[in-house]
Amino acid sequence: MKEIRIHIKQLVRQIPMVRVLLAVTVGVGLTSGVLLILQAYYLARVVNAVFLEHAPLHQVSPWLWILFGLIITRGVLTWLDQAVAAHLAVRVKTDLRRRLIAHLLRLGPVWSAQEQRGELVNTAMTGIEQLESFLSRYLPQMALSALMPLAIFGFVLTRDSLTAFILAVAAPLIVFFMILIGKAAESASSRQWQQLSLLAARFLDVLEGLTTLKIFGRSKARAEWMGRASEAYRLATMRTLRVAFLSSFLLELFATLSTAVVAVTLGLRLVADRMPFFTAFLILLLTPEFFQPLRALGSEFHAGLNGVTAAGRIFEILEAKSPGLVQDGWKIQKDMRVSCASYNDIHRDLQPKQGAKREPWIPTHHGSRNEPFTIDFVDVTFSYDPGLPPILHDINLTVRPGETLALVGPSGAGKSTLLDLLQGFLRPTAGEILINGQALSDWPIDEWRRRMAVLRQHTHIFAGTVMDNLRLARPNASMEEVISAARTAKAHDWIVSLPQGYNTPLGEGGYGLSGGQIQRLAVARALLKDAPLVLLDEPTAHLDPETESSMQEGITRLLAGRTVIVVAHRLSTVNRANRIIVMEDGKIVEQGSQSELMAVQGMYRRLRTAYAGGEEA
Ligand SMILES: Nc1ncnc2c1ncn2[C@@H]1O[C@H](COP(=O)(O)OP(=O)(O)OP(=O)(O)O)[C@@H](O)[C@H]1O
Repeated sequence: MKEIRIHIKQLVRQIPMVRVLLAVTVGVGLTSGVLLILQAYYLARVVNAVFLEHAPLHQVSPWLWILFGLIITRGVLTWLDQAVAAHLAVRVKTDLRRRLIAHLLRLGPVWSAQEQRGELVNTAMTGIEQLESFLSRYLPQMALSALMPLAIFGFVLTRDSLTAFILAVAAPLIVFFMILIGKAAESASSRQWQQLSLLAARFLDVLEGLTTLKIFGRSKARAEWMGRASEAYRLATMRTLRVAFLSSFLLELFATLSTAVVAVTLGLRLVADRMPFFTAFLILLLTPEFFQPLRALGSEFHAGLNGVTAAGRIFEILEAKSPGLVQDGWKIQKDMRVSCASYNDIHRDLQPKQGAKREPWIPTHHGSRNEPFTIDFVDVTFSYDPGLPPILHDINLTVRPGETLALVGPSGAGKSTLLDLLQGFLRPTAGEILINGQALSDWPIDEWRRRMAVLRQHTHIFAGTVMDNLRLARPNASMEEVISAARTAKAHDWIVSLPQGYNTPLGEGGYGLSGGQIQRLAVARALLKDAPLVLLDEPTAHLDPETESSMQEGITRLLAGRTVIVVAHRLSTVNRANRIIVMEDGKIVEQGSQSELMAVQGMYRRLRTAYAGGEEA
């Protein structure tokens, strides 16, 4: 119950629409409560007049009309309440999903790589769906459960203090049991959610690793592993349902018993002539209505709890801090179409609205996109976790405009981490990265990233056409520019040989393309971006020598006249560098030109001997 309160507060804070939802629900709930009392009052009057006082129709007909009006108004109000709640809940859900996806994008690749992606998908999709029933059904019912009984209790108190006393004893008992059961249900529901997330994460893992599983003949064993997760989810669901049924049962029992006690006390006083029929009948009509909202709350309990549990995880993600630099003042303006066919849609959504201010960042002068810049790493230390030893120690490095720098070093030396820091996916634990003397943390990070093209060993191809994937680098590139980049990257010929040329749809992750074709698209994409800084993490390292050499022209064109930082695994790459930085255990242990480094009996010489041996082999 405490969790529910916390999450409602968070929802109200994060999404102002929830306040409207609550205000409408409470307003309608209160009005409905007053109308219900009036309805019972006039019904009791009619019954009293007709059956005890034998009143003719014309005498009771005004009351009948009022009664009719009240019933209709209550019906309309209930419909209105449900319609408004459902409408607002859908808007809240859409808004929350938009925020969640925007925040996930802001958190960046390093953060999401540390999470279970299946679980994230589950939260963004199923979790938010479950929140809808919490908002449209459970929350309104909760407000009604607090207000309706209170209104009825207030009225009964003015008519019969004994019944008021019975209600005053029964209601807290019911609430007490609900709190007690609520605590058990919360942990059952949280467990159920964890199991569902685990199932989703395992399923995605199995799908992505299907080839590996087949090669090692482990797909059957994995299917059993999935089966165990599925069974654990079933058990967790059954446990939650048991608690939900128990809560419904106890609510029903208490409500029925309390109504029966009220009926008996009323009946006894009626027989003893100590109470007029009208009052007894009116109170008897109102007593079940006193318990009704609580009973309804019991039946919405399960849906509500699932929503609350999902909300917990959603807020956890929304409050997560990015390990890297994020762009302030940029908003995703529209609902993110997660399943959009064209990646350009996402790109467009990420643009600030026309005329929208990009606050709060007020830039000092960052120069034009193609203006030369010097990069300085000043005493940069980095640790993934404050409790763990640093991955990079006191890195001091200057990269001058137009320079080609090769990063070499054994696996785990920290080369990729250095590139991640430069891209702003991570921020230094100590020290600073300066661009033309200005701290990178003061840059609008998107502005900085616009100045760099990155080629990695593995390129991601999005579901969409070849053109969509190429224009990812520059959405407004003309057809001629795209074709020219593709020609230079030696991708044009095979693209036009595809059934629909540049409009051929590509599978998610580049399904149906060879490694060489994917990397050619990556080079074309980078050429199209035309950025002054190029970061390379050996994009051709896993390709055969023939494909690699056919891509050389494109890569050479890409690097010409630009500042280049390359993580080098090959001698040919190292040979092209103006300067070589040798890293070991997160430190720069040597740096200089090829000949300078070969002149000393150091790490580079040892690595080069090993490289040469490897390449000869
Ligand atoms: N997300 C992470 N959390 C914790 N440690 C990490 C994370 N990513 C990398 N590391 C650790 O940081 C160290 C440096 O890794 P990094 O990938 O930068 O090395 P590298 O020199 O690029 O290696 P390689 O040449 O094999 O790619 C390694 O010890 C690695 O285990």
